[in-house]
Amino acid sequence: MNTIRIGSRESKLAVIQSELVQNYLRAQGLDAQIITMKTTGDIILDRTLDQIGGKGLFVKELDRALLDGRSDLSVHSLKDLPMEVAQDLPVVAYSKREDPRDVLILPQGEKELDLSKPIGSSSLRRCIQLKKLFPEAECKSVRGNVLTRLEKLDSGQYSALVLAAAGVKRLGLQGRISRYFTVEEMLPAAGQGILAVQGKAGQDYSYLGAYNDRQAQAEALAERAFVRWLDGGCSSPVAAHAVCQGERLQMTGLYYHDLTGQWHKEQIAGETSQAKMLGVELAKRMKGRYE
Ligand SMILES: NCc1[nH]cc(CCC(=O)O)c1CC(=O)O
Repeated sequence: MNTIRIGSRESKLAVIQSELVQNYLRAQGLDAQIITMKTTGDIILDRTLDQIGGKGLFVKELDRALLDGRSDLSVHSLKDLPMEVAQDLPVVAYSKREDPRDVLILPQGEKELDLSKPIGSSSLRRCIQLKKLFPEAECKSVRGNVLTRLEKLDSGQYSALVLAAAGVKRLGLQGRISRYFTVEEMLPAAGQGILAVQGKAGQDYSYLGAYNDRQAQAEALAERAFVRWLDGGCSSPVAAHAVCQGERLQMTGLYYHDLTGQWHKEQIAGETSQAKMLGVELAKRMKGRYE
């Protein structure tokens, strides 16, 4: 078989994530190479994502390479993948899930959270939950990849950052984590910690069969069905976290009501084989409370 070309964003985290897939392929005796690409979302850093067109900006360039046959696979953080994935570019494998929690990071050398400065967080999901944990805290947007955000933190602009444990750990920076939020304290974004391998319809991806993690896949389907049903675009602070144990799947959703700013969480449990349906069911139930 020819070399498998893996399309990746250029950021260090994106490349490390692509290497995880590359290493798997090489361990299968396959030849795999990473091709990095600049994406619009990585280039424009002075505006928020909703101003420039949403999360899709991180994937468009990679999609084009797949469609044009310049790459065979794209590796994405599932959480950055838009809810509506084109039929001709399906997710062909889900990785085992890395730590799904969010973490608090203090500026280098600091020991305590100094709330005279804002906490840096680029997502409304994190901000609304932070408000509950630290009522006095101000939340301020911070853009850029994880390393850029850490530089901004260390230059003194923020009291702390909230980041996904998964990215921080993959970058080998777990030593900088000062607090792990439980998933109850800070419900993660749908798909957080899972990598999605995207391919092109009609190609044979059977070589990824053993890479796909059934548990992560079921969790991903439930969480994404919940968000999709609520039409949670990238700026909407809905959150969902599922835990699959064998035949059982349990999930928690967070629903934010735009008009009032109110939000609440609810849970649902059922059979793993019904993952998608459970996500939709929970979404309907939660939205119904505001109608
Ligand atoms: N939106 C950026 C992004 N996309 C995926 C991760 C981390 C890795 C993951 O969640 O799988 C991050 C960084 C962060 O939110 O701290």
